[in-house]
Amino acid sequence: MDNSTRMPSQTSLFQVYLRLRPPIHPQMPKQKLDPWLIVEPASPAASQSEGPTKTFPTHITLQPPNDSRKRAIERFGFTKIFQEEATQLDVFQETGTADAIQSVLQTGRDGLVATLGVTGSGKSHTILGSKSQRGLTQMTLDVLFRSIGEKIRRPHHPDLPTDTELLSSLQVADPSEARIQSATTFLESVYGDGDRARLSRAQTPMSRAQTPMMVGNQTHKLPGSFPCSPEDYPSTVASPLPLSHGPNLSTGTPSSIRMLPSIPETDPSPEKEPWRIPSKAPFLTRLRSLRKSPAKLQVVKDTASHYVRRPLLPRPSTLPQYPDVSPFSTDIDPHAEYAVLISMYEVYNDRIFDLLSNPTSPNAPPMSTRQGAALQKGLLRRPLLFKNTEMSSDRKVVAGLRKIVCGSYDEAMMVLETGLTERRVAGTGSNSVSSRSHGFFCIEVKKRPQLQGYGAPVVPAWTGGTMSIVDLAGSERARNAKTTGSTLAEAGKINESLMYLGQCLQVQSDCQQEGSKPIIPFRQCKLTELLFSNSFPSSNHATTYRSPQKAVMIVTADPLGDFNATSQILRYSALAREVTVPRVPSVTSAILGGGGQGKAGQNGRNTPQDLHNNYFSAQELEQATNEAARLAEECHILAVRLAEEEINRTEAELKLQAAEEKLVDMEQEVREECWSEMEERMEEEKERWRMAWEQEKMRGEEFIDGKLEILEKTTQITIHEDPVTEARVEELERENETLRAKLRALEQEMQMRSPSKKSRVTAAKSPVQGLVLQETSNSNVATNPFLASLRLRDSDATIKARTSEEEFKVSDVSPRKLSLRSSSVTRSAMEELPPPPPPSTVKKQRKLTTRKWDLGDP
Ligand SMILES: Nc1ncnc2c1ncn2[C@@H]1O[C@H](COP(=O)(O)OP(=O)(O)OP(=O)(O)O)[C@@H](O)[C@H]1O
Repeated sequence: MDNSTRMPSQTSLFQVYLRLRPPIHPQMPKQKLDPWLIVEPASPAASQSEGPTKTFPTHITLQPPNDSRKRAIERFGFTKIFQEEATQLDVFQETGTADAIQSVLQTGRDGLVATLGVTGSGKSHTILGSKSQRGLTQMTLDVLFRSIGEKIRRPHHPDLPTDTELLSSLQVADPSEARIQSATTFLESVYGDGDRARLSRAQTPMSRAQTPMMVGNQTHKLPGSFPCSPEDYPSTVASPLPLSHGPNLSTGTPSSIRMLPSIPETDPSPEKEPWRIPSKAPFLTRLRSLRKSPAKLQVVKDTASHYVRRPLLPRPSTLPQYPDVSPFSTDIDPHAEYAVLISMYEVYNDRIFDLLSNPTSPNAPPMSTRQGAALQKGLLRRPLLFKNTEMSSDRKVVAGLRKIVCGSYDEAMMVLETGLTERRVAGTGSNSVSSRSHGFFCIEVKKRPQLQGYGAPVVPAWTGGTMSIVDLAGSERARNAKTTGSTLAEAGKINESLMYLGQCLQVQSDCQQEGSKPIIPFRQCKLTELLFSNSFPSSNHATTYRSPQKAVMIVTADPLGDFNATSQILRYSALAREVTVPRVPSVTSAILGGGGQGKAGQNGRNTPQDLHNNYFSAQELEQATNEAARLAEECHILAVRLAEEEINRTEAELKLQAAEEKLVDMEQEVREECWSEMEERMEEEKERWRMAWEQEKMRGEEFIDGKLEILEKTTQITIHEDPVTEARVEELERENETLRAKLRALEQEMQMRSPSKKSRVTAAKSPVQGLVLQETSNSNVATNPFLASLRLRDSDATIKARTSEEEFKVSDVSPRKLSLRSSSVTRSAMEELPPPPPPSTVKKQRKLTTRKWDLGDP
């Protein structure tokens, strides 16, 4: 294949570079001997243009690992390929990141650098570096602040009050409804309060791993250690550099290339680390207490070595200072002033979350509570919208981000480190510190003409561009990564978004090869929208024209990693692709070139030459040859088809895998939905039961009320009846008394008339006694003979008494038992007596009393 015809176009939306990761364990003999990724040497033309020392190849060949199937060999073209020994500086320099920074500074054109690859292939290493090497983000920040130098406007200065004009003017010029804050205020809000620092999700692992192996001539060092002598630096650093312990204090920017002191971590004495940020008391007090307490620092060191985040203020001097990027400083407008704003966000499950909006507040609930735990997980973080705003009608922006105005590289580093502690990372089977979200680190450079004096009438507005550096989450196969549960669901989302990104890149690559204008389907997910929406010139001509961003995609690959996953990524990201099907050795050539010399072989079989010599004519041989050629051709066609099928199969397998992961995702969603529906139904059912119970209760109460009413009525009757009865009793008693008085008068009269009848009258003197006897007689007379005789005597006396002129009999003092036989008295008494209470009322009363007792029982 001719390289020149297949070289990727320089006008693509993304320049695509390939970076190969060095092996973690240097000895891997089998795979080393049998590599499936072969880098083609750089073409002579490229070598010439690059100069004698640095040449970068542009093509690789993927040779499927040896198995029984004859799979197609694929060849991919990239803008440049960085082999295993390429340094961070090589990548920074050769990907044109420095040029992109220059464009941002000078023309305000946006720049974007992103990494794409299988999990563990070195994306985060490239973007964020490791504990000993800086990544593209840190190098970009360093170049920016070095280039701007004294022209930087900072909101806080050690000797001056807060520059509120700067913050308010930046706020006014911001089109994204951002919340602009100074770095000092932001850092104070995060680290000023120990409790808040603890509440942040700072206990999750760091987003960067330690470098397992230095490439090139770097020595292998212990994790977390720093190069401490000039020999530790690679040959790209030409000469020993002057030592400096930190940035220039007056400006806050580094005055020279900084090399770390030899023992910065174990001996953090103030003299050796004189850096400070232009800030006020609480922040510095905390910092000083940190320095005074080696124990605390030891804790920091220990936790860091276990990938546990430090809830303490990051110290720029302990962060890697290598590689040195001082040669890349660029010219700026000397009559302008600049401001640098940093914002960070992540795309997680297709939603955008601010990494600098500390979700915790001083009143946050403790971690032990459910709400506190939810807070830690970041569940309460509010997703942001990617939308058009009033000031950005032609271009979508992430609205509502927190943007931090940084006055120096050190401030920017502390903000970056703080934001990284909020990023989602997790340990998987493929990578111990795997990014679970797509991280976007945006550096906005604002510029405006410098005011020539305080009398200037109009303050010019800020303009500028943004340099975005993106660390994408890696695609992964669930089987390899051994992910489960929510991590598996995350992987599903990651793979889905990367699939959409792959589609966009593939469209770009196809259009490049066909020479047509690409229509990129970038609105399928947040990730592709964020990456591609700035790739096109401004659509609104009424506003100022904006050039499309300068975009670079660095594809990372591990040549000793998973062939299928890597080939899939390369297939859609490469700018050029070619498939070659391995040819089956031709039968014809075998026959014609047969080496037999007319003798049967040792196994007793004849060679074709023997047959030709002995049995076949030339014509027959010709026919056989033609037939063999035809069959060979057929075989070849079949082999091509088979290879195509193999590729299709691999693609289908990957799609299936993506679908499976999506299915897992969907299953989880469905489960959650079912659960919530069930909960809803349970609630409804509970409510229904509660209502029914209420109704039943009301009915019961009504019933009781009814009963009580009846009871009350009957009680009223009784109450009404009693006074009447008593009145009657009194009346009858009075009558009784009257009668007794009459009786006594009669007795006296009788005594006066006939003394012989005295004894008889005496016998009848006590009618009450007689009455008592008569009363008891009813019940006892039958059983008691004494009472029976008494009764006889009494009845005799009564009979005798009847013989008097007025004969009467009182049978009882009780109104009920009182019976007056005297015709006159009986008549009048009967007339005056109320009718006796019907027996049923008493009975009913007794019954009700019983019922009342029944109802009273709950
Ligand atoms: N060029 C390199 N030189 C030295 N070490 C490297 C290089 N690239 C990657 N590594 C190391 O490989 C390991 C995995 O790298 P890294 O975490 O950057 O992978 P990743 O692609 O970001 O993975 P993920 O997508 O899961 O986040 C780390 O230990 C990292 O330091």
